Amino acid sequence: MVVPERGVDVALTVEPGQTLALSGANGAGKSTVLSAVAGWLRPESGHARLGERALFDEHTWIPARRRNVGYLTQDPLLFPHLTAEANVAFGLRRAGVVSRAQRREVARNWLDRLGVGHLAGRRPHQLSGGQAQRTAIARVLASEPDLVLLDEPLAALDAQAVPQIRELLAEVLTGRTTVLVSHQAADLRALADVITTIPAPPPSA
Ligand SMILES: Nc1ncnc2c1ncn2[C@@H]1O[C@H](COP(=O)(O)OP(=O)(O)OP(=O)(O)O)[C@@H](O)[C@H]1O
Repeated sequence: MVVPERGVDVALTVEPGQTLALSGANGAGKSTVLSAVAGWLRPESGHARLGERALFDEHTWIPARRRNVGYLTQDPLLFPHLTAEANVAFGLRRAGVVSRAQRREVARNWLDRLGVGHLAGRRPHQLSGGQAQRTAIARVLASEPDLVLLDEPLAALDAQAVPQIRELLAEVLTGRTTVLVSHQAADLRALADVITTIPAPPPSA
């Protein structure tokens, strides 16, 4: 894909069930690639395919809400007026979970899996950074996306919280097709099957 205004011109493939890690200098375009795959930004040219489905190409633009791609941004925002459970349940209606009780149950199970089930009734301002990040990860995975995009999922966390959440991520990402952005060697070792470095654009770009 090519996003000339951001100096991005890359070609990447991730095999089903694997985690591809993107590394590279600040400003190289890692977040831009994730935004385009998620459907938040339209590249000037290029294409992306998820299995047999075109996400975008010269003729096609599938909107973000219909891609079934889970995207954890660098600074994921939980809805401040909703509880942790409601935050996780939020996207499940669109993901086809029709019954409210079932949405609650799925959300609860994911919060449990991420170790924050006991905080399901709290609102985001009542959660620590690590607890909020666990909730945000649960929200991304609960809708069983075909592709998971994670932009620096551990970068904003207290150093003490990192190893445990990294281990959890390694567990929940097993078998899921994932593109991960990280600068941390320990994250790449623990989470990546393949690592690709996006070259920095020339200084004039
Ligand atoms: N919202 C935006 N509007 C315009 N330009 C942007 C925007 N976000 C990023 N850019 C530019 O696009 C280029 C690629 O940025 P991007 O955030 O994709 O890089 P990155 O590799 O994710 O960097 P980092 O490691 O610092 O997060 C940079 O030159 C950046 O200044």
